[in-house]
Amino acid sequence: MYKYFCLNPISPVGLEKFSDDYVPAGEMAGADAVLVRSAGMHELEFDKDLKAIARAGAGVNNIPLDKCAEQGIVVFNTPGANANGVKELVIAGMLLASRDILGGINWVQENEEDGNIAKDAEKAKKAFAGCEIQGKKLGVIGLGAIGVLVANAATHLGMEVYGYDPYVSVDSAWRLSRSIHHTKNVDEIYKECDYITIHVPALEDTKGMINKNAISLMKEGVVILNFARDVLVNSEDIVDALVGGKVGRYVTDFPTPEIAGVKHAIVIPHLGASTAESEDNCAKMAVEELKDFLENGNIRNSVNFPACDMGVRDKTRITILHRNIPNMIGQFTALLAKDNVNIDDMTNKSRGSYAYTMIDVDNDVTEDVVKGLEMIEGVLKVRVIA
Ligand SMILES: NC(=O)C1=CN([C@@H]2O[C@H](COP(=O)(O)OP(=O)(O)OC[C@H]3O[C@@H](n4cnc5c(N)ncnc54)[C@H](O)[C@@H]3O)[C@@H](O)[C@H]2O)C=CC1
Ligand SMILES: O=C(O)C(=O)COP(=O)(O)O
Repeated sequence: MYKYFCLNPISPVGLEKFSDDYVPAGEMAGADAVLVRSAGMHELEFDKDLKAIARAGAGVNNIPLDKCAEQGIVVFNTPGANANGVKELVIAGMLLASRDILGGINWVQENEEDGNIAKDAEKAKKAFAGCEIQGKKLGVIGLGAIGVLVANAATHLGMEVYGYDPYVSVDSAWRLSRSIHHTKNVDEIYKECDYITIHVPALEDTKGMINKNAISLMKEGVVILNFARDVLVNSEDIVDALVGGKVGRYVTDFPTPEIAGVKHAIVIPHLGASTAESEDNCAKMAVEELKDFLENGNIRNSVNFPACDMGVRDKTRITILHRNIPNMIGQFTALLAKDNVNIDDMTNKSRGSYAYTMIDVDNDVTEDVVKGLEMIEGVLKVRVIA
């Protein structure tokens, strides 16, 4: 029996995929697995039972990845599962920035009592006129799951699209429309584009990437869209640029006290992934990843341990999360041999400072063997799935 705990509401369409072997826990303590969306986990303590955290979504900056790795907790996310939801809102954001749809709607609400509203609207509407996005230049920074969809969709709307991603994956490159201008220098996007949208993770080297230096290179009246994370845009610099008029509109999915209420900022309450489809997709993928890990030890879409897959388990499987240092496998196999445990199959994968070893064995595994493995310097967590 496994216990899971949801730190945020998770779509029932995903949770239904848990079999009867899984029960929801009333609190995080004692849970084998946690499902989370954007709830902050940096201040939380994790106990020994916790084996995995699945982020039903893409961004994992709300989770202490290194602390989890050190405690042998595998963190997963659900790549691409909410990308279409975000893409559609980015397109809406570009339209909201180009036409004063919000101003016009507000005018109608303010004049709802006006018996002559149809005629008055024809006079008032010139205050809400805008421009079209067809023929304009869009710069997409970050060509992952979301960036590629936004870039491709924008070409279908007649925009000229520039893409920048120094670490673009082969998969993303395959998916990207051939008509997208691939730029190797982000400054080209800053200088050339009328609309700039960022789709990179919040990392030490991306935080504050849109700052006064970047903005100084941009066109007068540029539209900046941020559906990635608030910290990617320096808040003081963007407010100054909006007030001074250098940035025409700043569309952001992240309300902060600094940006809420600033003129020409269009602030959305983090709705990018809030669609039925995205919520279902993320929840389904998160639950499948957790089940495969808990039942078979397989790791797919982890953000702090390597991918590793030995298929469906049909005998006792020992899984060991450990540091990526020499002589670990030698010590594991020596210890098993000493206890006459026969190895049937095994896999070892590493990623940065961490590694994972899965060993299928023909015999039962004693408590002493588990303790012996746990005592090996560099071992973070041992599990025997039988
Ligand atoms: N508003 C919302 O509700 C949502 C926001 N997000 C945010 O969007 C981000 C991107 O999501 P996905 O596209 O699904 O992730 P992804 O991992 O598929 O793509 C991120 C891309 O950014 C690129 N990248 C990393 N550093 C870069 C840099 N310095 N310059 C240019 N490119 C760089 C990577 O190579 C990768 O291709 C997430 O990390 C998350 O913070 C994601 C989903 C929903
Ligand atoms: O997937 C992401 O990175 C998101 O920002 C979506 O967050 P949410 O699941 O809507 O709280």
